[in-house]
Amino acid sequence: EPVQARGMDIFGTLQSFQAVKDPETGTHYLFDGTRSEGVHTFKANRMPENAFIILSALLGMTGFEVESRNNFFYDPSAVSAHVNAGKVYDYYKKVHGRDSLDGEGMKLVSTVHIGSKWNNAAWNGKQMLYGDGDGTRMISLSGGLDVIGHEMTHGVITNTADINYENESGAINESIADILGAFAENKTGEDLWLLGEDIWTPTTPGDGLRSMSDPGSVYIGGYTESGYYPDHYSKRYIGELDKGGVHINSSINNKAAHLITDGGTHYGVSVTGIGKTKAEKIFYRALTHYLTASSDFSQMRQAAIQAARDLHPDRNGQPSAEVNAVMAAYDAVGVQ
Ligand SMILES: CCC(=O)Oc1c(C)cccc1C(=O)O
Ligand SMILES: [Zn+2]
Repeated sequence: EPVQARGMDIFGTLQSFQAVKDPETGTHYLFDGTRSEGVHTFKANRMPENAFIILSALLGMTGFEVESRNNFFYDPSAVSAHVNAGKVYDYYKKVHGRDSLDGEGMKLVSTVHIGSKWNNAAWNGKQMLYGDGDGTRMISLSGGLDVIGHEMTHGVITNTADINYENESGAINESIADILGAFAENKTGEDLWLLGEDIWTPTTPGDGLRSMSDPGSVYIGGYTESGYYPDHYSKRYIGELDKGGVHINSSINNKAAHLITDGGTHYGVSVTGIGKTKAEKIFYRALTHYLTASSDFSQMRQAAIQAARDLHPDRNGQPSAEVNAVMAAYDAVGVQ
């Protein structure tokens, strides 16, 4: 039956959350039945990540129940994954009126300790998966609420536009995951625009895996001419690596989202921001009403403009401030 359980998350903060207790054995499981069909969090064995990702997608293998004693869970990565999945569930329910990833309350399954020192997180089409990080570049990735928001948004994407995960479409897929993942985390100031800042380089404060407000401030290595993430369409990566640059070119659309929200002048183009509350609804509506599997950057622009027009109609034949912000932001990053 449902019980209130407790455990330490990866930052050493005591968390209280929903679990269930097997009346026969008295064993507790990390299953929260209060959110639709539930939030169920597992741990992997020492199976290599590639095997786990495929077997869990093909056979629905989820790993093992997380052990507990006296209703206390001693696996911080699992506690973080469980609590953060609940938070992102609540974000989609409260802000977008969406019941889980499929809109029909599907169970949210996560598995932690994937692979060995794995500096990755993944959505395998069925569930979320989190590595422990190598301890230097990353720590346990389930500790990043925006990381979990990113993975769960991949799940929303799969159940909506199902955008192809390569080339320009893949970059849009990645960017929507970053945008709604960051908005789900809902931090303020610069941290809102950093991805993975809580689990990235524990000894270096203030940095992150990617930056939406200043993509070019993050070094990515040899992929791009500059070695930094692109903040303009003319600087996009064109090549085979990273499935055609899905984690690289996403920064171009991320920058557009930042400009739409906070405003700013970028390459001489000025944008008047419209705020997070309007921006998140525009991108969610673009994803659920206009984007398709083959959408590219230009179609992302058109989808965002149409979604903005739906939510903020023209007045006396003039575009609203919201539509103007979207158009200017895409102008600023060089996407027509
Ligand atoms: C912000 C979350 C994120 O980018 O997760 C990934 C990581 C850390 C490595 C490789 C792939 C992904 C992903 O989910 O795209
Ligand atoms: Zn991703």
